[in-house]
Amino acid sequence: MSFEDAAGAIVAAGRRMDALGWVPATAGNISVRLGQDDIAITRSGRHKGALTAADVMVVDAAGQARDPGARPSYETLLHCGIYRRFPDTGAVLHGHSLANTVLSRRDRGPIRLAGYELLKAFPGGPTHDTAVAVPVLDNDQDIPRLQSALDRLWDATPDAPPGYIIRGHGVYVWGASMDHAMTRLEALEFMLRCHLEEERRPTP
Ligand SMILES: CSC[C@@H](O)[C@@H](O)C(=O)COP(=O)(O)O
Ligand SMILES: [Zn+2]
Repeated sequence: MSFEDAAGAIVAAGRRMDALGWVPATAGNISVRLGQDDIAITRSGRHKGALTAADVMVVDAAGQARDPGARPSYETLLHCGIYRRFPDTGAVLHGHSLANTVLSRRDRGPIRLAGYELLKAFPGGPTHDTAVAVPVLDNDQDIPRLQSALDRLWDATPDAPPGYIIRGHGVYVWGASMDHAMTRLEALEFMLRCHLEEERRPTP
């Protein structure tokens, strides 16, 4: 994919996430794989609802900026970790929604979503009659250490879903293309909102 196309997809995704309230302040980061070794990713500290192509830059697979003067997302290594582990990934989305923040601050283990129609957006067959356990990791400002924890988790659970939550921080979701990743993010956020709502008003 060309840089221009990737930047356009990232700008559009940022607007959508902002419209849905998932990237308050300068939260969130977004990337698209450009080829075997290059990733287009948001620069650090930009508002994701007001991105232009100038807010997108290129890093290599190890997270090094192609332009050494440019500062990519603080969490670039988490994007690199996903592309490295799941080579079919074409786009990665990270947002801070109210639902993923509140639920992960309270739940200790993975967040189990079962019986939702929108589970069809996740791997596991075209049925709602399934469950997805979304991993929750402790937040850590040491991003290489956080990525090591993820690698240990993925080693132990090779069938982990294409997403995880960092406690009290936000969610990462990925897919083969930006559309695919966005579909999964929207599905996951909807189910998390339902989960939160049910906890506040338990079904009789
Ligand atoms: C608004 S603070 C949020 C950041 O600490 C971080 O979690 C985040 O999502 C955005 O960081 P960024 O470096 O702009 O990609
Ligand atoms: Zn974040």
